[in-house]
Amino acid sequence: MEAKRTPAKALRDASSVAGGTLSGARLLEPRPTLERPAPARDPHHDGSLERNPGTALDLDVVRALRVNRSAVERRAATIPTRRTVKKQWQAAWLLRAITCIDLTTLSGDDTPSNVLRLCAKARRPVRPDLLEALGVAQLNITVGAVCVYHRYVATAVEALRGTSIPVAAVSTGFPAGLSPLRERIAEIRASVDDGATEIDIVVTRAHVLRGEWNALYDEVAAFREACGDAHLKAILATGELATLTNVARASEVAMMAGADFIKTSTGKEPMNATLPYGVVMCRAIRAYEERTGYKVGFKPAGGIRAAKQALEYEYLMKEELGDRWLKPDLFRLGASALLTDIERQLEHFVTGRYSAAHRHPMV
Ligand SMILES: O=C[C@H](O)COP(=O)(O)O
Repeated sequence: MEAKRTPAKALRDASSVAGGTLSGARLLEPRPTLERPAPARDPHHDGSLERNPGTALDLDVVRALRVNRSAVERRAATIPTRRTVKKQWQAAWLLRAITCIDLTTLSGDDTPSNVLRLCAKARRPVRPDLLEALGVAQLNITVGAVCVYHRYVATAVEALRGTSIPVAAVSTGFPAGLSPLRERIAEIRASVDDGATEIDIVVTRAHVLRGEWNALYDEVAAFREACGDAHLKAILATGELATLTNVARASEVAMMAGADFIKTSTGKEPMNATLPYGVVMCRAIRAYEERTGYKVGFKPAGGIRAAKQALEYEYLMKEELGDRWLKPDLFRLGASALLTDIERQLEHFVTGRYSAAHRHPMV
């Protein structure tokens, strides 16, 4: 076997998963065209983030946003085709994707047992023999977070004690977000009290559909205040917002109100994460950073089940926002079943054979 195909080479390529850059990405041609300016909000000069505090609501900026759907769809269609990564580079990108997964269970039949099994998987997302063969066993790769309903926050926090894996709670009357505001705010506070350090809120879609930007801003700002030190991910439910212009405007308002992340979907809408939504939201994030200096994260979620989709979202981040957005503090993949396919692909890389999905159970 030629040297470049050995697991030892994969070790060197993938070893940057726990550190800064994705080595596999560095070797890709062509180099990304987007040159990022020096971060304006980098107080420690080490790439660590200063949290987005939000800004005043600027309705001129919001109303000026317009999205050309066909241009976005053309751009989105190029993302899977312009760049491919193979072999050890693909393994490195997939390992990177694992570190960005919000490993999720949001089912009506969730129980403490399946949440505990999910947390065990979060701690050890890939079979140890595969990590050994890839030469990355010492990296202690984990997922980005575990995401559950409020009821299971305390269970997950206890199960993940001793790790650095955060627990995220879906909150504010997930998925519809139609319960009274005081109840939605109380739900956030209860999840924070139970140990959630990330809160995935849902916005009132009617505010977006009716152009009630003040109401949307006030709602997200109230949620942000209730979060305290916990990071707020604003789920826009893009599949229910009717137009890409609405997606762009809702993204902008959520960031102005202090969202740390903007997230596409609950996983319960008929249309969940798509690359066109991703293009629109990433461009909103880029414009917000250019205007304010603050970096906001992106979380596509819902229906992301194939390793190939995870790679496409990584290409999107790299091309639209740059390498800094390939780390878990700025990029998450919200997914309940994606890890199964990623582990299968890694096994294929190691053994040359595909195993059945049931050999990589999630819970
Ligand atoms: O936020 C995460 C989503 O709810 C997960 O959706 P999924 O079950 O389609 O992967």
